[in-house]
Amino acid sequence: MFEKVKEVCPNVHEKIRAISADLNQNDFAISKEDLQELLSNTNVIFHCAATVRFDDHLRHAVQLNVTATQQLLLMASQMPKLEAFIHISTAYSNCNLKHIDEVIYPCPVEPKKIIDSMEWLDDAIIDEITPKLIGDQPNTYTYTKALGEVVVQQEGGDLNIAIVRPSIMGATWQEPFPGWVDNINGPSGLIIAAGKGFLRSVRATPMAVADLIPADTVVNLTLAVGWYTAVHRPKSTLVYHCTSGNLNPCNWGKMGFQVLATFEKIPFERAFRRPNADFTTNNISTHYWNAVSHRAPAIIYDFYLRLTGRKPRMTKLMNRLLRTLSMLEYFINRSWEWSTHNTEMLMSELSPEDQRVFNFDIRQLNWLEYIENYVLGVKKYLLKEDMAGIPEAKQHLKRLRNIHYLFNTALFLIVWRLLIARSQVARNVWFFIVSFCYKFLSYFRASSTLKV
Ligand SMILES: CCCCCCCCCCCCCCCCCCCCCCCCCC(=O)SCCNC(=O)CCNC(=O)[C@H](O)C(C)(C)COP(=O)(O)OP(=O)(O)OC[C@H]1O[C@@H](n2cnc3c(N)ncnc32)[C@H](O)[C@@H]1OP(=O)(O)O
Ligand SMILES: NC(=O)C1=CN([C@@H]2O[C@H](COP(=O)(O)OP(=O)(O)OC[C@H]3O[C@@H](n4cnc5c(N)ncnc54)[C@H](OP(=O)(O)O)[C@@H]3O)[C@@H](O)[C@H]2O)C=CC1
Repeated sequence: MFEKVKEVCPNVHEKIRAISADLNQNDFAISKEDLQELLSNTNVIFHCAATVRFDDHLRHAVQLNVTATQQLLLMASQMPKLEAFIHISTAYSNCNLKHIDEVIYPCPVEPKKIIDSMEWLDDAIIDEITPKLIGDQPNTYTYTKALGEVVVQQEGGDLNIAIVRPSIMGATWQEPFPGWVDNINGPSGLIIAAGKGFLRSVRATPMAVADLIPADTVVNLTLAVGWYTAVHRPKSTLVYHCTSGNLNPCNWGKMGFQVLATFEKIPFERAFRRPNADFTTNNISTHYWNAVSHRAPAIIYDFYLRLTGRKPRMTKLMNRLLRTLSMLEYFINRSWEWSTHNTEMLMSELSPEDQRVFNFDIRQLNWLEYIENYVLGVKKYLLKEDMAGIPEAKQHLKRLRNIHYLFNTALFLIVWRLLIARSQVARNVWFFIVSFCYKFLSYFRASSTLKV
């Protein structure tokens, strides 16, 4: 990841100093000396830290995504040299709307009230009121990210603030090289599950827009926003959508197809089954395929593990995968429209050279190439698999295919044998097929003897 920057700038490590901080603590538990240095020398803040878990407890999500943002703004207001405060939110902070503009939307309950109530309500009551509080938001993550934006607006004071809202972040497109990824969030986890053969079906709308955005595009836009906010000092807080859907749309169908096609060329090692997944679009087919393609093979495999004296683990893993799928479903069965006027304005403000260096023009992205590099990146950087292992991985898939055929044939024969034993109709059909084959073979033999 850092090889390229080390080549360009060998003393890069001297320019960076990591500071330990914990958003759960007062003053973030930053040491006195570090705090002093931050207060007197900071020029730009990029506030990225957050909890991104969809299932986080509301108290924790509020602490990290709302209260900590409030405290950071307070700290920022004591920094005399601060030029810009860039807050990273998410394009889904208002996913209860279909069309989302680059504005901060009000929340039904004021963030301050939510922060206060988290201090005295106990966990059981919070659990009970969470669904009512989050309303038509899908989870505590998007809900608290929306609250965080309102806090930024209300408590930003005189600071120069901007908000960047990326959609679903994926592997890098160009920098430092294509396909880098270190995170199993979003599509990466599902790519692993599909490539290893665990994931067989996903409840998704193939025509819905897959609003992925490469991580380096988000970084480039964020840096450019930092520059624009510090130099041009817009009068109000500008929101920038970092999304792909309205400029270069790709849908889940095309993405899933390309992911599967890439597995043919670049298979993952030691797959559980051959990668072969499909989309389901209604409840009945989802339940059916979950039972047949996810739960049943897991139970059979765990039975085999037990028989061979090993600890069963597949059912647990499968349950976890199904839970993850159920949490992602909301996002892969809907499309949103995000306006990108501010992002386009920013692009036009950059010099041609800066447009090249800080490229965030998503129209230039070739999805098929990007997805192939993404799958390759998942294999190399997440699964840490060696490219030299590809021939062996292909051999393994061939073996799995043969086992699959063998299993299907055996299953067919058993079912057929049972049918013949119990049903006169099945016996008649069987007799008809056998006698037909016999006659066909006799005719074939007779005609070949005549020719000789
Ligand atoms: C026609 C063809 C058809 C073909 C069809 C076929 C398809 C074929 C292919 C399919 C591809 C195409 C479709 C793609 C669809 C994608 C949808 C994406 C939508 C995303 C929307 C996002 C919108 C919002 C955007 C934002 O703004 S969102 C910000 C992003 N937020 C998220 O995306 C969080 C979500 N997830 C969670 O909220 C938690 O994941 C949760 C779910 C609670 C589970 O939670 P849990 O089960 O606990 O599992 P984990 O905690 O995840 O961990 C699990 C274990 O992995 C470990 N591990 C974590 N890292 C790493 C790491 N590097 N390296 C190694 N290990 C790691 C961790 O240690 C733990 O190991 P362990 O400790 O067990 O040993
Ligand atoms: N991934 C995505 O698809 C999208 C992400 N975003 C936003 O981008 C930002 C980064 O997300 P992403 O990189 O995906 O998520 P990660 O979980 O990888 O990053 C979250 C960051 O927050 C830090 N952090 C978490 N808890 C604490 C804490 N208690 N104290 C101090 N630091 C903490 C983590 O530090 P450490 O590494 O030390 O744990 C980590 O650096 C978030 O604001 C998220 O909302 C927006 C849209 C899409």
